[in-house]
Amino acid sequence: MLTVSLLAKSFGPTPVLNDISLDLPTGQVLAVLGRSGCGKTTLLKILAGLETPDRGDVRMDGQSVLSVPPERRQVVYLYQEPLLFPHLNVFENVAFGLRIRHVDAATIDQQVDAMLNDLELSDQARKQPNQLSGGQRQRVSFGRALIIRPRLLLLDEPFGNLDAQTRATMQELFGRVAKQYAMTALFVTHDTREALTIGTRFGYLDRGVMTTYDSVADFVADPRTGVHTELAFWESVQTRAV
Ligand SMILES: Nc1ncnc2c1ncn2[C@@H]1O[C@H](COP(=O)(O)OP(=O)(O)OP(=O)(O)O)[C@@H](O)[C@H]1O
Repeated sequence: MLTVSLLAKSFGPTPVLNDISLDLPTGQVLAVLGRSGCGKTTLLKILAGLETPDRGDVRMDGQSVLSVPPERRQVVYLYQEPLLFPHLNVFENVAFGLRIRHVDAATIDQQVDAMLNDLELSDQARKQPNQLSGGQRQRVSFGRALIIRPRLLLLDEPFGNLDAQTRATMQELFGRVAKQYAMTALFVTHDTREALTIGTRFGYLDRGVMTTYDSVADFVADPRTGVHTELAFWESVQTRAV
C-alpha cells in the first residue's frame, strides 16, 4: 500500500532523513522505534504532505502522492495531544468527518454508535472534550480518524502523555481496533515495549537512517532496540528480590 523509496531531507546543511525506504502492506502496523530528534516528525510530515522531501518518492497503491495535497491524500496524522473540537460533544466530534461528507443522518448515527462502542466510549457520547480523561480524549481522536476510513494512519507518540496504566490499556485497545478495521498505520514511539505490543512490523530510526526488520526476532536481536537492556534490568531486580 505504502512504498517509500530513498527519501531524503536536509534543513540547511544538516541531513535529517537519509535515503529512507520502506514498504507497508495494507492492514499492517509498522512500529518505528526512534529516540528524540531521530527525524520522525519530519518523516511523518512528508508522508502527510505537510513537508516536501529533497529527493525520493512516496507511493500509495502504486501512485506517487508527492504532488497530492494533504487534504486529498486520505492520510490522518495523530499527535500526542488529541485535537478535538471543544464545542462539540464526543458523538459530534466522531461524526464530524461524515457530516462534512454529507452522509445521511441514519448512517451517521449507526456508524458513530458502532465506533463509540468499539472504543468503549458509549457512556461518554454526550460529554464535551473538557469533561474527559486524557485516554478518553485520545480514543475520541482515534474515532474521528477511523470513521472516515483513511488509507493511512500516522501516529506520533500518541500515548506519550498518558500514565503507564492508561497507556497499557490504550495499547491493547489500539491493537484490537487496528486489527478489526484492518488499519494501515505507521506508529512512531520511543518505547520498545509499546513498539512490540502494537507493531505487526518493526523499524528503527536513528539520525535519519531507517532499519526495517523481517521478523520480531530480528528486531529484538538488534541491541539498539533496548530489549536486552530491559531484560537485564528485570533479571537484576529478580536477583535482588530472592
Ligand atoms: N523546519 C526546520 N528547520 C530546521 N531544522 C529542522 C526543522 N524541522 C526539524 N529540524 C531539525 O531536524 C531534526 C529532526 O527533527 P524532527 O522534528 O523530525 O525530530 P523528531 O525525531 O520528531 O524529534 P522529537 O521527538 O524531539 O520531536 C532536528 O535536529 C531538528 O532540529
